Amino acid sequence: MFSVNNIPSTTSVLSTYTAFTASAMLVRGVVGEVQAIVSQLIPKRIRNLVLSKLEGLFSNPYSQMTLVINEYEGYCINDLYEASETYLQTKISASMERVRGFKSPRDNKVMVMIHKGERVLDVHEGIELRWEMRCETKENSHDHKGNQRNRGYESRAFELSFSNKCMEKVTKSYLPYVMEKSRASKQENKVVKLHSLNFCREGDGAWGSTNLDHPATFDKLAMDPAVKKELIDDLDRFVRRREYYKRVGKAWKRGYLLYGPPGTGKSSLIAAMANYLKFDVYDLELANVYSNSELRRLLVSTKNRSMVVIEDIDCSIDLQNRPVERFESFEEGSNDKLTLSGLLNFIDGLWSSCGDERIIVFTTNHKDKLDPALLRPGRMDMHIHMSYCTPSGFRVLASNYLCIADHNLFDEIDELMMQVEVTPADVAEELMKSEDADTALKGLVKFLQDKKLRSENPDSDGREINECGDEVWNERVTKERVGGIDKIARMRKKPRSMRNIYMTRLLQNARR
Ligand SMILES: Nc1ncnc2c1ncn2[C@@H]1O[C@H](COP(=O)(O)OP(=O)(O)OP(=O)(O)O)[C@@H](O)[C@H]1O
Ligand SMILES: [Mg+2]
Repeated sequence: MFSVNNIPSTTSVLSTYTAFTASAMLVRGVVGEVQAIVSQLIPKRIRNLVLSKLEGLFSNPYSQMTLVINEYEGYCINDLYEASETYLQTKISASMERVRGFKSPRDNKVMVMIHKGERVLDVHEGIELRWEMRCETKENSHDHKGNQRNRGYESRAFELSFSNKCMEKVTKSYLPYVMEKSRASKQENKVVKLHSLNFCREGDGAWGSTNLDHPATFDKLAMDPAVKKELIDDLDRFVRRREYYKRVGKAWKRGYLLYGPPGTGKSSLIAAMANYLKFDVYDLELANVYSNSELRRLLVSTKNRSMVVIEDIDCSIDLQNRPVERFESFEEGSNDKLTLSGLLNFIDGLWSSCGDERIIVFTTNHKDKLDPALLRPGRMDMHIHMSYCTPSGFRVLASNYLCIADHNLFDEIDELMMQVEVTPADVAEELMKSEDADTALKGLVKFLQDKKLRSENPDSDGREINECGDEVWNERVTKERVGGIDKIARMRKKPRSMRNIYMTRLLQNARR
């Protein structure tokens, strides 16, 4: 929306304008001189007022154009206003007299923004631009009987003034530049959010969010270095390929399947990916979604530049034969039940066609149990195997937990690691037991030796015994003895410390 100051209407006005321009150039010099003198003597607010009056009197009235950027257009928030506000945060300078400070309850950073009435001067490709923030308070409005019709509110806008000759440059080059700069600045300061499903009494889920606050990063992850590099390159390529996806007519989305035993870092890898890309995470627990239409609603309400994560895809839902408990209004025989094909539809197109830069991640402990339809080429673009700890993975963990790069026990540990299967989570737990590297590493050697002994003498029929003599959680044993994939799925959701208690209870019940 443009508001142009005094548009010339006739040719006679134009000739007056030419004469006026020449004199205006002369007078501009005078204004410059006055400007220099008053800036020494007069307070800034009065100075601005005087100068704007002088400019108004002497400068060419037809040369300035003002672009008004309202915060709202109708009920719709104006993206350009938001971008301008973010962009102008980067232009706050010591010469301003008033700025606004803001901190949201959840974020740690304080933001400083331009205050109403303040001006910012900017130069882009030789064009001089002047920003000003306008703020107008609208009073409550009443009808003729005195009843309140509308509540009062503050209407905010930015006014961007520049020479009207530069209008095309401003709209085609400067404003896209402002948008891009604001996007980059938002991205840099972005706090990654974790969205999970909340449920209201009627049963419909809605996303609720908290800060992700997960410290995982790629360099802290113990995983095959070649796979790590391949994944980082893949993510980099994905985010810079906006035009490529458009050109080839493909939805801008990417799917990753992370598979491997419990405790090998699948969830940590998801957090590392989110922190690396600064993408929000939507943790979609399919066990709580009961119909294709609900799934559609939930996925459509996710934002761009986000990751939808479905953990334990093999056992979090039995897509075909699941009792419908939650919806009282759910009609028997309704064909809206959540189905595998419903889910695949979203992965393939429906969901991706309504958003940009989406990533979907599935995790599983049992790739072999997944429906082949999920594994079909093109559906999950990259399959990443998270496996037991290797000597190189152990080096990463030793550096994370003990801040050491070498030790005389490393060779022995490397050798044991090649002989027994131990997860990075187990190693991490051992390394956390002492801050003293010698003590922690000796504990790890003992742990590995015990594990090796047990694997060579399977008299405990696969049970694992911890140092207190308790049976500890072991997925294979639990499944054999207790059966029921649901119980295992539920156990996976518990913290590791709770799993052992559950395991002991389940095994006791199974023996009775
Ligand atoms: N590859 C790894 N690198 C660094 N730390 C790891 C790794 N794997 C596991 N850990 C440590 O173990 C903890 C548990 O790992 P995580 O929850 O990521 O495993 P998971 O594969 O998702 O397990 P599950 O299949 O049970 O969900 C992590 O918080 C982290 O401290
Ligand atoms: Mg996990």
